[in-house]
Amino acid sequence: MNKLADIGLIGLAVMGENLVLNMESKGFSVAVYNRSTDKVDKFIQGRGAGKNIKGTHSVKELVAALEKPRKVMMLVKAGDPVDSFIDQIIPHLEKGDIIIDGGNSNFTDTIRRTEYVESKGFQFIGTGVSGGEIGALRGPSMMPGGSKEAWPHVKEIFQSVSAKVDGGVPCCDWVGADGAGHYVKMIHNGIEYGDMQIITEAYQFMKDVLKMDYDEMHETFKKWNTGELDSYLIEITADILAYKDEDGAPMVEKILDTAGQKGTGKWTGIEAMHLGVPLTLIAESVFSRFLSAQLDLRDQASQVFQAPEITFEGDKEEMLENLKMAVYGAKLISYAQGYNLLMEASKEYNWDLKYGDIALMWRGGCIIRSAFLGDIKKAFDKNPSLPHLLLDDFFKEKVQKAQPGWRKVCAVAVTNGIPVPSLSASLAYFDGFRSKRLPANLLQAQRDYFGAHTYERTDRPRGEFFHTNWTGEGADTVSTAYNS
Ligand SMILES: NC(=O)C1=CN([C@@H]2O[C@H](COP(=O)(O)OP(=O)(O)OC[C@H]3O[C@@H](n4cnc5c(N)ncnc54)[C@H](OP(=O)(O)O)[C@@H]3O)[C@@H](O)[C@H]2O)C=CC1
Ligand SMILES: O=C(CO)[C@H](O)[C@H](O)COP(=O)(O)O
Repeated sequence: MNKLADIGLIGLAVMGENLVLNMESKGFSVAVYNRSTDKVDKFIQGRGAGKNIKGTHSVKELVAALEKPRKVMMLVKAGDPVDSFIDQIIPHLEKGDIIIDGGNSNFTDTIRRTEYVESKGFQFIGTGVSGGEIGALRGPSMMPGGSKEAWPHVKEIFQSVSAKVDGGVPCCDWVGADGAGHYVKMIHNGIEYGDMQIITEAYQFMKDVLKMDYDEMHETFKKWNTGELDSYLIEITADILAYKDEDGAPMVEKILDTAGQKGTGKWTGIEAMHLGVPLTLIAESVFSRFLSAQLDLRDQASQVFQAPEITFEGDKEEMLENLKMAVYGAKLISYAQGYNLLMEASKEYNWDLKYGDIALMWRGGCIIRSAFLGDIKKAFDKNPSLPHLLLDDFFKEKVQKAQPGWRKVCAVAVTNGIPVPSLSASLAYFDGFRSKRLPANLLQAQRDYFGAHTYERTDRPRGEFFHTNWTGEGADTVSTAYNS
């Protein structure tokens, strides 16, 4: 490769290597660099051999190999390595050059980095990239945000390499200022955690309550993947359940039941707390991973507590249909909650997020891709000011239809001691969401009783606060009424 490259990429791991090959296959020349430079040589002599890809052995050499305005993209471990690379890249840039972070960075870091890089006279893009190894190679979903002036310079590359839906619509578009792209990727990952947790609960229910074997479970997920649950995660679950170890036993049975996590789900939960959004299903999914990781404690507790005997004697096919409804109902709630958080974030951070377009970006290429996202897109096309997804006609009808089966599954699971945190928390959320009156009146009375925190009354206008001297021993002084 003699001429200057269209883009530079730092980080030749799972995502970087595959995205470089994807870019090159779409006609873009790429210069690459990796901290451990032996990986550059291995890549150039291996998967990158004979292609329009130039290996470099320093950041300076990488930047010098690029066409102006230079576009340097990082796909490295999130956190300090990103800041370190930014500081290594900056001294070699000229005005108008662009630094891109494609890793799973925390959006607060991206807000800070955008400001920092812009203060030095350059532009910064923080982009979510989803789809794992195969997505990066064949077409990921990409969610870019940051310095808006940089978008026209990377648009063609990003939209060419991204997945396409509906006969060619790219699963990539500009999301918004500073940390908006990484925020949307964080919510994507939170939803990913939720979908995965819902599926694992269905798996345990099938295995332990319905006593299904792995072939039956494989067939069931395969069938589910042909209907309204059609999605990447249901599809790979069917594949995984059919996979046998060398001794012929299901591979899944050999895998230790302790879930890993790299932070994006946890950040989603923290953000929900920060913005006061009831994101119960994703939060339960994060907590379920934490509980799974407490292996020793669970081992001790399993010796202390006797599990209820599993006594399901009903119609298995009927219960399987109920389970499908429970999975679908929980999924409706999960996405509705995720979008509730997106809507609050859009206001809080002034991002003017386009909710339907985000659903379209997730329709292909990424881990949460599913037929269902088309319904979300339609809901926002129909009503761009929709206050909550559950108030859309499609969602209303589907959640109503899911209810009876979903309730039966939760009841059977609870009776038999099978943990279904996401299926039950989502149902509890739905019951709370559809309630005109909740028992928070008693809670307010308790707060006022012990701390004179005051309350509003049903028979007086909102915003007027009252205090009762519940004990007869209190004074007139009341605590200030505010919500944190
Ligand atoms: N794997 C996946 O499915 C997905 C990953 N992502 C995100 O994409 C990014 C890349 O992920 P992935 O490809 O899995 O690779 P890893 O997250 O394993 O990151 C490996 C890369 O980071 C570099 N690196 C690690 N520590 C440092 C450091 N201290 N200083 C400099 N470089 C460092 C490595 O260099 P070296 O070779 O020298 O160690 C290597 O290039 C991450 O942010 C990840 O969260 C996003 C979507 C999907
Ligand atoms: O971003 C991704 C997919 O979209 C990554 O695969 C991410 O690592 C998954 O999250 P975790 O490791 O926390 O399960």
